[in-house]
Amino acid sequence: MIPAPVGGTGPALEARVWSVPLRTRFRGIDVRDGVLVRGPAGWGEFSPFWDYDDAESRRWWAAAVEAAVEGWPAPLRSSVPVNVTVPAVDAERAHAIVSASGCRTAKVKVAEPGQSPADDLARVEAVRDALGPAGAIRVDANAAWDVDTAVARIGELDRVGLEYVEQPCATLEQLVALRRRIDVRIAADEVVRRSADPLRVDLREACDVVVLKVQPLGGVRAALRVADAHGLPCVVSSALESSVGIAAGVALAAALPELPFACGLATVALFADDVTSSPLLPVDGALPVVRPEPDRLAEAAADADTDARWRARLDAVRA
Ligand SMILES: O=C(O)CCC(=O)C1=CC=C[C@@H](O)[C@@H]1C(=O)O
Ligand SMILES: [Mg+2]
Repeated sequence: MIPAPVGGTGPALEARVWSVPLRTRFRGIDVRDGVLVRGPAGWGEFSPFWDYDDAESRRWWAAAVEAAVEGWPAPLRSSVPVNVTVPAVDAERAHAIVSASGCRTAKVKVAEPGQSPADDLARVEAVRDALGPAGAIRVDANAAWDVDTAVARIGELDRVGLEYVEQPCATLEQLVALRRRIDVRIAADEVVRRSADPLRVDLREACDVVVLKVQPLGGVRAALRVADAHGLPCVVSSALESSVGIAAGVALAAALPELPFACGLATVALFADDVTSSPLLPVDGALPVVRPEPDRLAEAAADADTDARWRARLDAVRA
């Protein structure tokens, strides 16, 4: 058991460490792990990636505490449209992933280190083939391109028709310069969630869409404040959480006043297992607004070494 975070006076939170293999390497990892904490309001998730330091991980912890102690604002809708997420796989695999998903929007990873522009184009063309002309395709370059490269690559990829391009370049200044040179919408992800103050980052001229992630922004309420501060259309996306963490993203998407685009919350499909027997997987391109019970924590339990590493991390973040 770990004590509650707020002034040390709240209820004790049970902590359980989970670990699940991924079906496909994603963001350089093959296994996803994290901690679930249980409080009076239910289960919350704390799962910053291992390359995040303690300071950056504090917002992730705040999101877990909100879920476990406070719960989330009331939903305005009962289901949330989602995109299928296509990792940097070959074209054939990309086609199969999209066809099997039932989603009408796909987000395709591009600019993967070690791959070529031709690999990206083949993957995006295969996704268009699988979705048909009515489907929406967005790509995510995870800040890999400089401005000139982004102009060239986006021009090529937009031959299949792009809904938007997520974080094509790293900095705000680059996004502003790029946005003047392309017609495709730009979505801001890392530049918001990894900034020192996501409320105050100056997105004017830099993007058309804001990507909101619950854990990196410090919780559902904190993410709603970010949405309100920028006044731009928002897409809620996952941080590759278990179904317990995804439920927080769904709660955010359900509480946003407007939800004009599909959300990136179908990533449990990338997992080979989950902490629950009712995983948050899309049906007909949407997720229900529910909170799954983690009834498979024993099956998804991390090994002793991983368990100890997470408990040490929790202690450090809460210190
Ligand atoms: O948005 C989606 O379709 C899925 C989520 C997703 O792409 C991500 C989840 C976790 C880490 C990130 O590298 C990545 C992203 O950049 O958006
Ligand atoms: Mg992204």
